[in-house]
Amino acid sequence: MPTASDANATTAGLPGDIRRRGLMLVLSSPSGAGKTTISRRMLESDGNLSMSVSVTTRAKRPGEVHGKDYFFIDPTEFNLMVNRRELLEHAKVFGNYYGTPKGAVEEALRAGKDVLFDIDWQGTQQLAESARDDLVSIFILPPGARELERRLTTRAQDSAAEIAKRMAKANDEMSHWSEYDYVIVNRDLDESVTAVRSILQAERLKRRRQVGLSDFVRGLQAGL
Ligand SMILES: Nc1nc2c(ncn2[C@@H]2O[C@H](COP(=O)(O)OP(=O)(O)O)[C@@H](O)[C@H]2O)c(=O)[nH]1
Ligand SMILES: Nc1ncnc2c1ncn2[C@@H]1O[C@H](COP(=O)(O)OP(=O)(O)O)[C@@H](O)[C@H]1O
Repeated sequence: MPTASDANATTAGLPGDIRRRGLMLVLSSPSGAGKTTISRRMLESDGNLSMSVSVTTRAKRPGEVHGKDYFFIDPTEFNLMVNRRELLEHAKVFGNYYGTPKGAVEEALRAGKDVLFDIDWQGTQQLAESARDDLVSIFILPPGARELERRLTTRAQDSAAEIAKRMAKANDEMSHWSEYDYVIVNRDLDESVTAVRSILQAERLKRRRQVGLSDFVRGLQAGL
């Protein structure tokens, strides 16, 4: 993973002309809490944010598009990618395998573009180990257990057995909430999206990410 002082960083996502390295914005939550919905809203309104498209061995859900929601691959191909070290992180979740392809993410960060991830606590731990300075992690909590079950049922994307499996795992997933930089209880969707937007804007302005600041200040001082 290149360092934060990568010379190719650009001004993407910042006012003015200060070069910046891109960041990895991770949303994790128990299944059904709302991370996919929040992600979609974020992508609609932010030109400097792209979604990291994971590989998975899970079966495609109705309406999901290969190459957009996931790259749907078989376990043999998944293991090949792991062995070739083509994945930034990977994990087994609900009996399926998921992972983040390296290439697109590393290219975006170098170009000062931010990347949004919808990954579980295991993947987030791996990114924290390999690229802590690039990582901003947010845990999304549902407002209540019954509301979580209602959302999973209303979403109508999983069988009753699958919903029961995800509810059973929710406790284990939520036990990792304190490992995250930020925590949002997703009561009202608009408020949650506004909160994620605010976190992203603040993180973009962090001094250590604005790798072009010293040039900018020197230019400013030269003009005084
Ligand atoms: N570690 C890791 N987890 C992932 C990745 N992609 C998805 N996940 C997680 O896998 C879990 C199941 O995702 P999915 O099958 O889409 O179900 P959903 O959470 O109900 O939308 C969720 O916790 C996702 O955050 C990935 O690339 N890496
Ligand atoms: N704040 C909210 N209030 C009510 N329903 C919500 C809220 N956020 C998300 N939802 C709904 O809950 C369901 C699960 O959301 P989703 O984004 O698929 O969760 P996840 O990606 O975490 O599994 C979807 O039908 C979504 O429209």
